[in-house]
Amino acid sequence: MTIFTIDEVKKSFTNGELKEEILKGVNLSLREGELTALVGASGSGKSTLLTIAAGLQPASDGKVIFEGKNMTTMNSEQVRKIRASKFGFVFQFAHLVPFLTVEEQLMLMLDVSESKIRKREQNKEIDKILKLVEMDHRKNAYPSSLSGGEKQRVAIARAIIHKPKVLFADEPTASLDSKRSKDVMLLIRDLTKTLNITTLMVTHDEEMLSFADHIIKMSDGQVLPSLT
Ligand SMILES: Nc1ncnc2c1ncn2[C@@H]1O[C@H](COP(=O)(O)OP(=O)(O)OP(=O)(O)O)[C@@H](O)[C@H]1O
Repeated sequence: MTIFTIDEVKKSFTNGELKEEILKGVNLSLREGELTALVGASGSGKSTLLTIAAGLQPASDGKVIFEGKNMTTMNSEQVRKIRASKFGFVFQFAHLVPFLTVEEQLMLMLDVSESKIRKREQNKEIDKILKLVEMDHRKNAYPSSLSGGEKQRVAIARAIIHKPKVLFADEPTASLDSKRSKDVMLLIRDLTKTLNITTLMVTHDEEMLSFADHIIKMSDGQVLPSLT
């Protein structure tokens, strides 16, 4: 089932006198429980598209339809609510809070996302997610004592603790070596399937494409005809 549609999305930026069109009418749709990889040369517009889809910046034109509703006509509070409750984010670096333990990072996310999980069930839920990402044995650890791959596992746990519908991942393996990158990709793919999340991932790394259900290639602000 399609839960996300990007319809003729355009984005322009004005640099001085010059108006640059970064996205030139992009169309794509994402299906529930599938991992879509967005690839393309540097500057082709991948991150811009991801941030527009995630409601982090507005499109100049076109529609972003999530669960049948057009996010481009919503006010910023409506978009914020969707972002907090329905979307999860993973970036190149884990961006963990240095003075919080692994468990506390997830607790904070439950607060920020205004999760409906009842207080007394939150600890159980955190244990369950930490088990899924194989970090349950480190729940009292601080980020400084974790490896890069472990930090990214915690960042992934944090991105899904509030049960988002969509996971946006911008270069999630770019700071990891090849072995850890594959482990993190396996994890993202497994979570996409087992939790029925819809994942949109930007990557530069060709090796990571074998984990995707679909590959979308961007060039100069446009989506090229489908590769898979
Ligand atoms: N806020 C902004 N103001 C002006 N130009 C911008 C802005 N954001 C992005 N751009 C420009 O839009 C183009 C596309 O950027 P974007 O980050 O989407 O590309 P990308 O495909 O993700 O690149 P990379 O793989 O290098 O991260 C770039 O030329 C960038 O400089």
